[in-house]
Amino acid sequence: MTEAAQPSLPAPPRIRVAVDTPQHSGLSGPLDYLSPQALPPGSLVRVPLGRREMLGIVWPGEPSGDTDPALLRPILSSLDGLPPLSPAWCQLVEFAANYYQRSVGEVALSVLPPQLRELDGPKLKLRMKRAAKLGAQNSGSGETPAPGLPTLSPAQAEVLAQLDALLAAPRERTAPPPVLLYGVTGSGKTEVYLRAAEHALKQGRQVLVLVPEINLTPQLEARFAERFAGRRLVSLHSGLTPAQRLRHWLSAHLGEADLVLGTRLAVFASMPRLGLIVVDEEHDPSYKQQDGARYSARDLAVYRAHLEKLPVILGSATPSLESWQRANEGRYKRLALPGRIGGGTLPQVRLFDMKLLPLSKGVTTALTAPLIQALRTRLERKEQSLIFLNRRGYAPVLHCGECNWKSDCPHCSAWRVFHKGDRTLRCHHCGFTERVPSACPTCGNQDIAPLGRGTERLEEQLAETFPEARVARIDADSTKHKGELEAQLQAVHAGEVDILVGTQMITKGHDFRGITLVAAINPDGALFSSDFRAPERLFALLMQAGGRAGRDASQAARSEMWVQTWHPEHALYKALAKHDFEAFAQSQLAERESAGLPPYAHLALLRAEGRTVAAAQGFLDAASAYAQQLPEAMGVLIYPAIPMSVARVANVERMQMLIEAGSRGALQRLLWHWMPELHALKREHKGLLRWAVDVDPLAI
Ligand SMILES: Nc1ncnc2c1ncn2[C@@H]1O[C@H](COP(=O)(O)OP(=O)(O)OP(=O)(O)O)[C@@H](O)[C@H]1O
Ligand SMILES: [Zn+2]
Repeated sequence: MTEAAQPSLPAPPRIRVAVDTPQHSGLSGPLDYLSPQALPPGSLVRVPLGRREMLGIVWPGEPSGDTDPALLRPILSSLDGLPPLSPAWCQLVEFAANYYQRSVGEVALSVLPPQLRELDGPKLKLRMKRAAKLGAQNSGSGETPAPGLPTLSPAQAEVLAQLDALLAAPRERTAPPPVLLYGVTGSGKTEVYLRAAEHALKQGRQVLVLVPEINLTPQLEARFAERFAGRRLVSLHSGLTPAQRLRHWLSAHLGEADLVLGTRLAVFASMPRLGLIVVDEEHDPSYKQQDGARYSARDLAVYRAHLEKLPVILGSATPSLESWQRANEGRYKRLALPGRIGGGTLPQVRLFDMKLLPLSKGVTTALTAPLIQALRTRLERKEQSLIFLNRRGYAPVLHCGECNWKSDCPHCSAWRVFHKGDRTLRCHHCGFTERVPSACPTCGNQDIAPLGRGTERLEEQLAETFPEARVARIDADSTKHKGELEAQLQAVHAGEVDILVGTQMITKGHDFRGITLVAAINPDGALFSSDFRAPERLFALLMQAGGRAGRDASQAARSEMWVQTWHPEHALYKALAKHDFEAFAQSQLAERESAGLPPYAHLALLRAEGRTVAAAQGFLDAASAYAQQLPEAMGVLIYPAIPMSVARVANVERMQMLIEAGSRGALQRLLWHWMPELHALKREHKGLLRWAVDVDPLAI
């Protein structure tokens, strides 16, 4: 609304404010309020909403003007003193909200530190002072000292020369292309991040580094802190206390922190001097948020870099096929580190054919005789081994041989896992836990036995087989308490562990120096999954796992990766044996192209949860019928609703419906016209509990 449109009366001072309105209220955009003073967009304000008082953000753009001025309510206060969030930040949030089909206010408020909601102006000022002081304590001269920097390998030097050209280029007009740093495990990608960061810091810019999981932050933080001793570094992840999170966020927002290191939520960190974004292990599924706004932090990092005309580095030894394909098309710039630091080789992959074993029932298939021999050799040489089994607990199910009872969960379509340590049966979906029964609950048979094996059982078997060895286990159960994971990793690094057993927690990122044998125990499950991304994930996981072996060049030549499989002839394993990511990617991409799957098609999943299957299905069927008559549905495939792979969780039935379009735009246009109607539709479906849309879903 321009001034000219309102001739005589002075326009009431309206502003637009993004508030966290509930999704089902149907209020999806920012709301109009009256403000006694002009407030720049990005300012934080407190506003009334219904009977509540809420934090809001003055949003860029013209107020809607819909509401009758007499009904408009004034804002309650503004948190002045805090510099406004930048227009670019608001744009990033608005893009994310639109793209992932959530309200702007919900996304904006959910990515701010929760404590901001509780503080008034004076209290906030106090916190800001403290955050600034924290910065001052940590900072030295601000100049980067050079503590004996390693000499770059020729490949690193070559990559950095190309990166420097991108980093130095003027950014006024166009954004540099995203860089895909494709470097095998142990090739020194982190050193490249460090040098690129140094470059940006020297230009007076801030650097944002994203890592997939909290448990990878401490070691990366240590490396950055050591390198940039004079700089202010903060972390942002869900493991911080609310007070820490606010302090770190403020430090970034005020431009005091030079480096921000964090998990996916850090992609939304407000950083006024941002000059470089790094996304480490860019292929990792953890970058995708699994509830609320189901955003991909990797994809948003690329968008943010484009928006702010910044360089972004996506690093991986096994890039996502999406990124790989974009590099093939020339939209991303691919820079490669093809060899390991120090010239060490990648571990030799041995595919052990389980069919060669004499067929006998029992637990020995995990520790086959040749694997035991390989482990023994390592013990004798005082080298470390790592055994990877992606299943925690003692056994995935308990079984009665008499009546065939199995330890199913009464609330989920899943087995309850047997945990021997605390003698419980635990459902990994709903958390339902009971003590292990001493006899079969249906027939009273005393002889109930575990079926299959998890990390706990493997640890026990290893300890029995090698009584002299120091065996350790790292998984979600062994690291529940604060500090446990750090202590356990430290023990591995210090050489106090001979055999390490664990889930995928131990396969990623860690720079273990003494491991010469990595074994994967029957990882075949993913080969036959109905999820088309399962092979991609498995390949990445095994490459990562293998990458933990032979990281010390002096031991690399005798390091091995052992895969125990029933399908050694499978193309995936053949490519793995040659460390040939490129061949694997090419064949997967060819398959995806002929099947019309991402990155050649664009998907969304509509999910519904109901008290009954009929309720969930009824809603999805009605949603589908509604969509089919929209003109935007032309050329978009809407599949029939099917149960999710674990259909019932905590007594809730879960269904999903796949939507497939040839282009991102076509998918977005349909969702844009379709999703707002579903709020009304939900009210007509009584047994429906929730629905949600997942754009670019990772797990199908
Ligand atoms: N130029 C160099 N000279 C000597 N050592 C180096 C050099 N660059 C990196 N390193 C060392 O090599 C090891 C492997 O590097 P780094 O951890 O960065 O590899 P990476 O590519 O990130 O591996 P991964 O993908 O497996 O995590 C580290 O211990 C690192 O300190
Ligand atoms: Zn359950």
